[in-house]
Amino acid sequence: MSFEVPVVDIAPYVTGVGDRSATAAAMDAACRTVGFVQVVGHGVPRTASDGLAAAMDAFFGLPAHAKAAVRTPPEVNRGYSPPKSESLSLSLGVASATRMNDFFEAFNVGASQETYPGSPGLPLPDYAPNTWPDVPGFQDAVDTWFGEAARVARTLTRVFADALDLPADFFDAITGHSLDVLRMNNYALPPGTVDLDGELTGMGEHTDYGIVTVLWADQVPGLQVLGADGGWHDVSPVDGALLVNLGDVTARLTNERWTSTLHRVKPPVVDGTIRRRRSAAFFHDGDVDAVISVLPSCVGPGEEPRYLPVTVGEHVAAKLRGSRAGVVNTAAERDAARVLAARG
Ligand SMILES: O=C(O)CCC(=O)C(=O)O
Ligand SMILES: [Fe+2]
Repeated sequence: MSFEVPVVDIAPYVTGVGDRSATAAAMDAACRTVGFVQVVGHGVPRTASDGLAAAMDAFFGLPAHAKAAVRTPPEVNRGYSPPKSESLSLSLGVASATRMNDFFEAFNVGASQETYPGSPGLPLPDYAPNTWPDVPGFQDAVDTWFGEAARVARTLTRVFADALDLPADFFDAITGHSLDVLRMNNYALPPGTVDLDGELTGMGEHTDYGIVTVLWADQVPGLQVLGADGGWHDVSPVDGALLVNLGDVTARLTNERWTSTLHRVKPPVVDGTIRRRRSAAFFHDGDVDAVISVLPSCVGPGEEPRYLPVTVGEHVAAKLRGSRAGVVNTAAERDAARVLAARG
């Protein structure tokens, strides 16, 4: 069965010119069926993604001890995360045989208390300050990308509001001090450091946690998305597109009219070496204290809400306890069942 990630042009929402209703309808169709979208017309200049990629290359190319200097405790979702220190499948309650064995390394930055001066008293560690490595130009390039990705994410929530027939400012009420995190991922291990015969997981299967994720990825294969047919499908972005996927908060809001699609990363091994792959996921999760309840308009006649209300903070914390601290998340039965039903 052929599997395609639909391309949606959001230019009418970025430039103010063009047919917004066609964009919203295309978004609704993509979110109902696949839950992953290739977004074009986003207006992010090529210099911003080139700058991000160069900054990531410079950081991940540092010796291990220099990267370890910007490590943080598991409960602080900032700084460096070395290979095999996380296990994404534990975020949805699936204990993998290779516990804490995802081989990606990552560097995380996020919105801090200072990002939102109008919302005093935001809790730590959710809005923790960033730690920056001593790499010339790194912070500038990453800050530039963070700003562009945040703009795209907020534009997408405007498209979502129209696609779901909600007031245009619906998402503004739950994203005034959104938990936003950029995770830069590097999938590479030096030759000889891994047993290439074992089950190798770049990043274990998971759903993202929040409202929407804006994902920049290079075109090296490895990202796989679980289709409605129960199979895993390779996905890489067309030139200039950003991948966009929905997180659990949106699945909850919409009572799964739109899904938070399961995905994982398995980069190819060529001549006994993992082919290096890079990505950067911007997570737009919503306000830590926003209560997420199923939208009445998404519950059809004779249907029931599939989820109880939860705050964004409670939901994200349970997920992170799984992925970063190794505590199996038992509150994600619906997601875990989907993984176990998948083939391969
Ligand atoms: O590397 C990728 O393409 C996906 C990364 C991802 O799913 C994540 O960081 O949540
Ligand atoms: Fe993800």
